[in-house]
Amino acid sequence: MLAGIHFVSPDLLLVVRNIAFALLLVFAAQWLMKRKQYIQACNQLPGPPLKGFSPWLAHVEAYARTVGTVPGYPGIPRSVQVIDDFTKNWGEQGLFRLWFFHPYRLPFARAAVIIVDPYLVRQFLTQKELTDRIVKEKRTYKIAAPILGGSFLALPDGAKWKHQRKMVARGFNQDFLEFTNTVLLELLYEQAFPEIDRTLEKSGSTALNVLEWNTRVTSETLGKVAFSYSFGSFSPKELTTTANAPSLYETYHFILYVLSKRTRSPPFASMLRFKENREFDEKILFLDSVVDKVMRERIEEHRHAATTSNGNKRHRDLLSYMIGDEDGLSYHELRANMKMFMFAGQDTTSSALSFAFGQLAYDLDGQEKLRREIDALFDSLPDDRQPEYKDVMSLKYLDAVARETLRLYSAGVVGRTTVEDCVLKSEEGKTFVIPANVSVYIFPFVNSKWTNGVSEQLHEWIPERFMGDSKIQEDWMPFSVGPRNCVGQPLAMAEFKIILCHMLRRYTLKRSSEMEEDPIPIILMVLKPHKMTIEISRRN
Ligand code: HEM
Repeated sequence: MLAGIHFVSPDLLLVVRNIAFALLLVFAAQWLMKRKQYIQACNQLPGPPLKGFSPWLAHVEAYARTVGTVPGYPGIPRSVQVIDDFTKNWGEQGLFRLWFFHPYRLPFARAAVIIVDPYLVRQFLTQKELTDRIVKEKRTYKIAAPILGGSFLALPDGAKWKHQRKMVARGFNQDFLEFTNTVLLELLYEQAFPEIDRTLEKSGSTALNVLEWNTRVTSETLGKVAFSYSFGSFSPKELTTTANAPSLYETYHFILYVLSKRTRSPPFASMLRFKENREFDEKILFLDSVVDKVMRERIEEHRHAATTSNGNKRHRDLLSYMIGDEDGLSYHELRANMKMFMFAGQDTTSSALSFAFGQLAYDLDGQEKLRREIDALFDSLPDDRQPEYKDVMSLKYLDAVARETLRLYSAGVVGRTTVEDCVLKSEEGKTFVIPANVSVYIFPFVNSKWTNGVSEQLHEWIPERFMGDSKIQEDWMPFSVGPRNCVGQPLAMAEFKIILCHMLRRYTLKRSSEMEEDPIPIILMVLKPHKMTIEISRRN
């Protein structure tokens, strides 16, 4: 080989080297040209100029620094205020562009588009020619891989996602929702309410951290309806506790906090062996061990039931649907989906419930109106019978309260990356071209407040707006729209209504001195109240 090189003339080597260098220059020039075109195309979209912003930090980060962080959460900016302020100033046309990474950092320049007009959101998420041009937002899902990786929520559209979604979707049927009602009645009256009563008696204090209480109720419900498993969230000693993970609630809270911080740090930061990262890894390992334990027990039970029940198989919890018969999911897929459900299915609903408790603690007239409807239902039932699922679902004002709460405080955030140019057209006929390789974010809690000149006091809590026909119903999309909308919506709505119904039947809610005048919504992967402690007292 070396001898071969020896015989190549030095002139030829020089020519080869020069050609390689020239090719490199051509590629670099083409690449830079493409980046320039990308920046120009993104700048065609409405959005703030970069003047006045730090050349390194660009809009999002630089502006976040001006609004500060959420009290008690170092590293977490008041993102909701950032989004609201940008929307107020730049959202008039229905969408706007921000720079994540400054165009001066040419190789890394990266734009984000926020779509605020519900009309454009529907187009973007439902029209096939557009949904074919987008994928789930790459960076966020990569960061969230420790809890979402391998689940169908994180999978790209395709046969694998479709199959898993179909298996899960058939689980959310009438029978399952009635089962949820039964599970909740038992949980509330045998564990969750007695615990409140004991606390009220013992401490003399009437303040309840409803965010924590609701999360324990929703995670316990999810454990039962999805996997027929009790996490023991209301036992004196939670079954899932260890020295490093005092409770499932705290474990999740910490994991979501760290993941949210990681969305704002460079990718390598999560690999450094800081105390926080080590603790994060330990908690993920702990969650994995809980999931494995539940899975082994439940799969064994399922097999046993299948062989001993003369073909009369149990199809009650979600896992049974996913285990399936011939078309069931592999152990790996089941495990990933179960872990994902523990994230997607509890914090979201408990956040909505906590905002509703908070709103009703302020709006005492609304609370009384809702209680009258609930009391009338209980009074109409014979022999102290508890309401069934369909009874609770028939309550009109309760439905309006659920919808209004989710309109203002939808927990879910939708993130996509464009893989090709996407053309959107507003109702007024204005055309927007979102170039390929842009992160697109949709915050349902912003869409439903975007007025487009309509003055409907959209920032205010008015459940009555959902009692009649209104355009607002059309623009209501807290569970997103299109093929990737929330598959768990029926469960979320059922839990929300059943818990609120029984809560108001038994207790009254009032503002507490610890309550923030305007609850600060905080984004820890999902939107939730920063703090929600309210006064609670037993009705006579
Ligand atoms: C109030 C409560 C809830 C809200 C506001 C909510 C909101 C959302 C939103 C906005 C999405 C779309 C995300 C995206 O497109 O990137 C979504 C997806 C999803 N949600 Fe929910 N959710 C709630 C409760 C639940 C519950 C209770 C479950 C299950 C037990 C659940 C399971 C899922 C799953 C699996 C997906 C992914 C669907 C897919 O990609 O095909 N969610 N949710």
